[in-house]
Amino acid sequence: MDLPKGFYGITLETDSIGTCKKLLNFGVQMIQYRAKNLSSKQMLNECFQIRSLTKQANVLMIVNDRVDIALIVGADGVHVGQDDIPPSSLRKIVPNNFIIGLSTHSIEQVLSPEVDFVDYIGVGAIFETSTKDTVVIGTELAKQMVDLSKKPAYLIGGIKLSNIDSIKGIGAYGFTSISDVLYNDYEHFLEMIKKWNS
Ligand SMILES: Cc1ncc(COP(=O)(O)OP(=O)(O)O)c(N)n1
Ligand SMILES: Cc1nc(C(=O)O)sc1CCOP(=O)(O)O
Ligand SMILES: [Mg+2]
Repeated sequence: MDLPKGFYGITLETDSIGTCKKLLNFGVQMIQYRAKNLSSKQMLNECFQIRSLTKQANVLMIVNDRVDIALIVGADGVHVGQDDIPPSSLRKIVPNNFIIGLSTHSIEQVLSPEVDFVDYIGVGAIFETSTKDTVVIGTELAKQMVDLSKKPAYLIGGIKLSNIDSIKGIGAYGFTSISDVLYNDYEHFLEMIKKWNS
């Protein structure tokens, strides 16, 4: 399955199953499981449930950080950060067509040879966010990164209905938003998608 253009969903750790179901009801085509404070056993248990739900809906499932869990549950891919196992090493153990995503926060990271081993990059944090303690790069640097990237780029970090107009000009392949999508309703999500596509 091709990577979906536009929105890429990410679950909320406090209710991974509920937020996965919410994203599926919204019609999202790719969902990342992201939990930073659960035990491996808890994560595995939730990932089995999310694999079953996403499989039924024919939706791509990506696991954040943990390639071992992604492989055990039969997920479609893994998303790694700059301090996780590098994509070139991951490629040695994952099946053909396994999706690998990599977070980037600078031009240097976008131009790194590691990007040759991934299917997409995350570019952020575009705006301030309370979801994660991370560096804010702003829209100008994000545009330069997207322009230089050889791979599809998803924007991330503090993206809301109220600021989505200001990121459309970046020309990214897609975007993700955790809190603004998951703390609001379907109408809010639809408005966001409408603005992104306008
Ligand atoms: C699409 C996407 N982009 C970036 C991230 C951030 O990943 P990472 O740097 O590994 O940070 P954590 O999410 O693990 O806190 C992402 N998850 N998804
Ligand atoms: C998980 C994550 N990664 C980021 C990065 O910059 O790589 S920003 C971020 C948080 C995104 O959550 P929200 O949409 O609620 O701001
Ligand atoms: Mg990570």
